[in-house]
Amino acid sequence: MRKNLVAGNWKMNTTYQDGLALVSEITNMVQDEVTGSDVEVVICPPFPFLAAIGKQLPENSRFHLGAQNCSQKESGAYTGEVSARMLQSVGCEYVILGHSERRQYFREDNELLSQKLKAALATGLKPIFCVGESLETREADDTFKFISQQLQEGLFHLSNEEFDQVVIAYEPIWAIGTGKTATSAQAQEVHAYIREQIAQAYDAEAALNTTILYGGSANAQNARELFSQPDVDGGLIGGASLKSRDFTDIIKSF
Ligand SMILES: O=C[C@H](O)COP(=O)(O)O
Repeated sequence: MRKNLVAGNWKMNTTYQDGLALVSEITNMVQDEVTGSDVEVVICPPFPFLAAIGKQLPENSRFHLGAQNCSQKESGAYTGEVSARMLQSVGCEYVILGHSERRQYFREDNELLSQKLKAALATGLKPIFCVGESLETREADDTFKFISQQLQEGLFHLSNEEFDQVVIAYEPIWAIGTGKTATSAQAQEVHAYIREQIAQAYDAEAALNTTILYGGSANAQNARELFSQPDVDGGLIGGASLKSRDFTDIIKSF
C-alpha cells in the first residue's frame, strides 16, 4: 500500500560503534520531534550491524530495518553471500535491490536482479527496487526508454501479488553523491512516467498504490520541495542519512 517513506542507505559507512551511536541519535530525535505524521522510516546499515541495530529500533513504531543487498541463492556453498532468509531472521523487513552502485561495480544486471527479487519476495522481504539513468542517457534524451527497460526486464515479471510488496526508488545516477539533485519537476516527471508504466504492466490501482521514492543528493534543504510533488512518496537517502540532524529533518519534510 502506498505510504510516505524515508529510507536511509548507509552504504559502506560507519563502524559498529558509530552505527549504534547514530541509530540511537536518530531514534531519539525522531521520537521527540516527529509526531503528527505517519511517515515510515527504514534504516539500512551494513550487514554486520543489522542484528544489533534492529534491536535498537523501537518496537511497533515507524522504524523498520532494511538490508542493502541479498543473494539470489537460497542457501548453500556460496562463500561470502547473505541470503534473504538470513536477513529476515535478524529482523529485516526491507532489502534494497538494483542500486546503481551494485549495477555498476558488481555487474548486477536486470536478469540477476529479477532472481534476487524473487528470492527476497519468497522470504517475505519487501524490495526497494532502484532504477535511474546516467547523465549520458539523460543528455541523449533516452531517460524514459532506459527506465522503461529497467522496469520491464527487472521488475514487471512479478505477479500482481508480488508486485504489491515492492517499493520503487528513482535514483538518477548523475545525482547520487554528487550534490547535484534532480529538480522537483525532473523527479516528478520520471515518477509520473513510472506510475504510467505500472498502470500498463499491471493496472491503475497498482499504479496508484505503489510507493515511489526519490534518491540522489536529497537533503534537509530540498526534501520538502521534492516530497511535495504528487508522485514522490519519500526518499532513499545516502549521505544525509549518516547525519542524525539532517536525516531527522528529512523525515520531518512531509
Ligand atoms: O541510496 C541512496 C542514494 O544512492 C542516494 O545517495 P546520496 O543521497 O548520497 O546522493
